[in-house]
Amino acid sequence: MSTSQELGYLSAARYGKQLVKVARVVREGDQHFIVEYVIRALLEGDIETSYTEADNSVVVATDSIKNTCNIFAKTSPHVLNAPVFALHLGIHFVTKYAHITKSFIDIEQLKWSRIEVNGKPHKWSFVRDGDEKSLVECVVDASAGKESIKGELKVGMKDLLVLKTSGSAFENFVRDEYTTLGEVSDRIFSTSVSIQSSISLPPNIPLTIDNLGEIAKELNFPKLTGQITKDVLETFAEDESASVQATMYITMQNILKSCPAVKETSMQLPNKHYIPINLSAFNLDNGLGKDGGAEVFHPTADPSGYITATVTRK
Ligand SMILES: O=c1[nH]c(=O)c2[nH]c(=O)[nH]c2[nH]1
Repeated sequence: MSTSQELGYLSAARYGKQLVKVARVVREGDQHFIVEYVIRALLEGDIETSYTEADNSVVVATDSIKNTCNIFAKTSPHVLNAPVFALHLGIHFVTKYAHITKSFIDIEQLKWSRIEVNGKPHKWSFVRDGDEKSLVECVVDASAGKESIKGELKVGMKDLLVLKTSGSAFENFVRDEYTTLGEVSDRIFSTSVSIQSSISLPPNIPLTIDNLGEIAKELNFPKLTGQITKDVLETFAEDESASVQATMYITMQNILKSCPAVKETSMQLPNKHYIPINLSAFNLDNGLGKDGGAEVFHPTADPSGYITATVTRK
């Protein structure tokens, strides 16, 4: 029920279902494939009255949104290709419902890698060989009309845990009365990589469900995401890191170099500190000096540094 004396107006509204967990098996003869997704599907459009006038006639129930995710997991020819599957779902919501003008589809993909037996990929057995999740963030915008749909697509990952025991320094930072940290030319660097890259969708291919196969072929997402992961890991390993900031910047430059479809990349890196333990009370030298060489560390969960940046193609 609305009150006669409203002091505010509805300035933003978006709703849908999150944590829609679905796994899909695809069988090609006895060669099986599996994806496991956690989906968030949110909608915008002419839905104000559902908030302001208790008018549910404009509400596509979040239960129906969840059902749509499950139905598409069964019927979409793109279900194994998360970015294209997200576009498929996103285009569906804005074309199926006249009053829905924008959809926001986020997919987190859990890792199932094929098990190798005697050096041969097994037909239907998989292993969770890493905590990292592949991410897709997709916005489908039909607010300029259902015939001229625009899309924004980001691919990325999170929870990719890495550590190097050398090739990382941190020196020449601000020293003042608040500083206790010593300079180090050699330290452990560990972080959990979160990264999102914005992808240019092919400008010459209208964003329709019928064109998704062509878009998938042009962008080759498995190759693209594989290249981004390779750039992240190889830059982390190879860079003589002056800081988390400097290494993440080089990583994002390398991605722009190797992936022409990437317009922009953002990263968020916690600096998971490994603190050398002072063992001098036990007459043990644990290499606490500036040049590193410590062998025993206290891995600290918190606090952690938290370094973020975005690099945009010129
Ligand atoms: O790579 C680093 N960047 C910082 O900004 C910072 N601050 C800090 O205490 N250690 C580090 N390391």
